[in-house]
Amino acid sequence: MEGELFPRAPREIAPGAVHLPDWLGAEEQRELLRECRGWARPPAGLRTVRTPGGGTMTARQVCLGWHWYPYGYARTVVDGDGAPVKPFPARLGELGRRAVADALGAPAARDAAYDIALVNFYDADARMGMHRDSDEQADAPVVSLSLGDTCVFRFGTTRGRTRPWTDVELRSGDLFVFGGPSRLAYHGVPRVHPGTAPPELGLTGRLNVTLRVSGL
Ligand SMILES: O=C(O)CCC(=O)C(=O)O
Ligand SMILES: [Fe+2]
Repeated sequence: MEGELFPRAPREIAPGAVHLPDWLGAEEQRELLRECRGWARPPAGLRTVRTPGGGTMTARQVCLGWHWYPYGYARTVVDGDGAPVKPFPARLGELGRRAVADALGAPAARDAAYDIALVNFYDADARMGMHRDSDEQADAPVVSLSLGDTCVFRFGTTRGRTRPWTDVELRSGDLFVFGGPSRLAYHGVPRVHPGTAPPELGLTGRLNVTLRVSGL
């Protein structure tokens, strides 16, 4: 980020979990945002996710490739408008492999055939509780790209939702990859900092795109 006294350094948060600050340049962020706006349109667009307990998730979501619902995957929006899920663009598969190669090294990326994108939109009050990404049947790393407002991303262990954890600030353009021994670690977003998006991006709020391999 401009104005930073020291550039933020790449950091291994846990074995197999790596934060690469400023991985997407300004133009790549604008392009991904443009695409997210298209994916968010109906049919099979941005929706509020209802959990089986009767609650709602505060981050709104749109899926590509496979539709995620609590707690599984389908080819249609079974808990929404019923439309077929939008296709997973090949470009995102390439982006995912490049991300894994940069974060974990080329061998980790070789066989990762990304086929799911979950796009979460957070307004100022949205959060995501501690959870594992455990509905996939493949152990390829999860690739997470952030756009817009800065958030606190909480990365814990595979043992449970509680401490120890590490709080990482994810800013617009940052990459976070978790695979290997951290693939099933609990993580969440306890807080978004409103008004911190780069003004030139033109986004109010935060978008996070996770790329996954379904194994389905
Ligand atoms: O918004 C984030 O940074 C995390 C999103 C997430 O954990 C998920 O979609 O499963
Ligand atoms: Fe997650």
